[in-house]
Amino acid sequence: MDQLLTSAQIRATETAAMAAGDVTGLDLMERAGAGVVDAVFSTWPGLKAGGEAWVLAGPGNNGGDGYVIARLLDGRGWRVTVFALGDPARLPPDASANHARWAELGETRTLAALPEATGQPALIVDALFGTGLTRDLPDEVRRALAGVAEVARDGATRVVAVDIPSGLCADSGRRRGCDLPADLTVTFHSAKPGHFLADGPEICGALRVVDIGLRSDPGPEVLRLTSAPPRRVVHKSGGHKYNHGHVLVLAGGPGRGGAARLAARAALRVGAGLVTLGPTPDALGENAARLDAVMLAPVADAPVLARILDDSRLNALCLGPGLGHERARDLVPVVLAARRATLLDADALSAYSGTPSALFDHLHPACVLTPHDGEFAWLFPDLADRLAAPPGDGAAFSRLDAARAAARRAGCTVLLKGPDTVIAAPDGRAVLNAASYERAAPWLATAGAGDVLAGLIAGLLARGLAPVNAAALAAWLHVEAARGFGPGLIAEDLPEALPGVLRGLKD
Ligand SMILES: NC(=O)C1=CN([C@@H]2O[C@H](COP(=O)(O)OP(=O)(O)OC[C@H]3O[C@@H](n4cnc5c(N)ncnc54)[C@H](OP(=O)(O)O)[C@@H]3O)[C@@H](O)[C@H]2O)[C@@H](O)CC1
Ligand SMILES: Nc1ncnc2c1ncn2[C@@H]1O[C@H](COP(=O)(O)OP(=O)(O)O)[C@@H](O)[C@H]1O
Ligand SMILES: [K+]
Repeated sequence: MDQLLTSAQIRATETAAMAAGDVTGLDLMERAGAGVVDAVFSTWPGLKAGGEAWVLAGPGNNGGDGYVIARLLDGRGWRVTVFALGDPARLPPDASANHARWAELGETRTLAALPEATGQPALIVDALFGTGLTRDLPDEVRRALAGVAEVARDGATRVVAVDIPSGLCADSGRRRGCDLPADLTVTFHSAKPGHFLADGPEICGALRVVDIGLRSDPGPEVLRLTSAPPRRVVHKSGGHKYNHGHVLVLAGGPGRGGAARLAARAALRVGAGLVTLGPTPDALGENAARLDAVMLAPVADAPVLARILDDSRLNALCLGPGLGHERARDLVPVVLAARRATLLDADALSAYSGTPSALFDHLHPACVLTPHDGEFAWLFPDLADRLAAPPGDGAAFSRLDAARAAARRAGCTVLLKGPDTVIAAPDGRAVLNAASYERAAPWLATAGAGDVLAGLIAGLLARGLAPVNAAALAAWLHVEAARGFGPGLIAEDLPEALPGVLRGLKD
């Protein structure tokens, strides 16, 4: 399942299932605990032989899962010690029932006793806090986790986190005192945004999602992961070149054309019928020497551009890479007045640093903004401040919250770049293109990768995709192209790797 449920959404899903009489909380807890044990043994078959396990059990239902796991491991012949946080008498009902069952089988010590624990466990189960984390971890818990992390640093110990590593915010992936990184995180029903956003992937280790028999339909605003599109979305089924759109990539002056050329080549590779590059007249020659299939049109200034845009077949524009701030401030208003599908990146965004409303006043729903974190902070300083500030009580403000708020304010699609790229539409729809876990693509951290992404989006806009869909699909293709090429990737390789990705799509 590609939907990511927040803490509130998973709680609502669980509550609805129980209210409908489909399942009891105890059933869910048993399935969750059993799912963790199965995932541990399938990930590390060597552990089936048994050994010593420490289970860290918290004061809520995450702790309840921990007591189930303790019992199941005990049943498989493991030597299990539970280290509990909080007064067991105050556990919620299902966790309390599982604590009672465990108490008949084995030992429970307090978390404070952890520093005196000796031995080298083969498995540490982190069941202190899950989706109920509401604030930073207290210092004594942080110290206990850091101590356990020290024990686990010995390569023979595996750490499995139940639902989410304790201290990681399930909604934002931000650390709230998260001092025990996991080797494996096992979550239930669906992954949570925090597994993919911000620090989540680094802390979670590997990620497994276990089906515990819940069903959910959280509505159109639920966050989804990007996924492979059906072949028909990007393959050409006929028509002539003008049926597939014409992109105009505006470029800068002499010596500044590389970024725009990368974008233009990406737009052509992703299937735009025609792509024209528009540099300043004095940069025409050098660009001509580097381009074949991409056409050239000199764009001296705003009036020239306005005349070029009289041709309504130019249906998508790409501005920003290598444009220069002065030229951006000159050309962006003309482009936005033409109300075409428009991709704004790089200089077309940073030119409005300090004066973002001068940009926002002219944006329209067919626009896509693709800021990296720095550009985002220039355009949306208050949102960037909230992302940087220590979180208060409740779920921490996330990159998803930030991108959604930005899209609402700008009135168009915003793609916030990173290994956790969030794409948000002004109506609240959002997609996450996660380059983590098996989709990790660290090679994308290379100069010009963002210019290629801009071109891919512009190309898909020209082909008629809606802005949010064009941005999400381009982000997915971008990561797949990088993964297909692998180490040694430079930005020029991305458009060349694209045909292989497109060929691999299924119906
Ligand atoms: N949903 C599902 O489908 C299923 C969910 N299941 C499991 O339930 C888990 C969610 O359980 P949960 O809601 O009881 O929350 P949990 O994470 O145990 O923590 C709550 C406790 O921690 C406390 N507390 C919070 N922050 C704190 C802090 N910083 N420092 C100190 N204390 C803090 C908080 O106290 P309070 O805020 O009330 O004062 C409360 O006592 C979920 O992750 C999954 O493992 C499965 O069993 C089956 C299906
Ligand atoms: N470590 C990473 N893993 C995955 N993607 C990354 C990583 N670092 C950067 N990227 C991606 O590479 C692109 C970089 O864009 P940008 O910051 O605009 O760089 P440039 O201006 O050099 O083109 C973005 O699409 C971003 O999501
Ligand atoms: K946990």
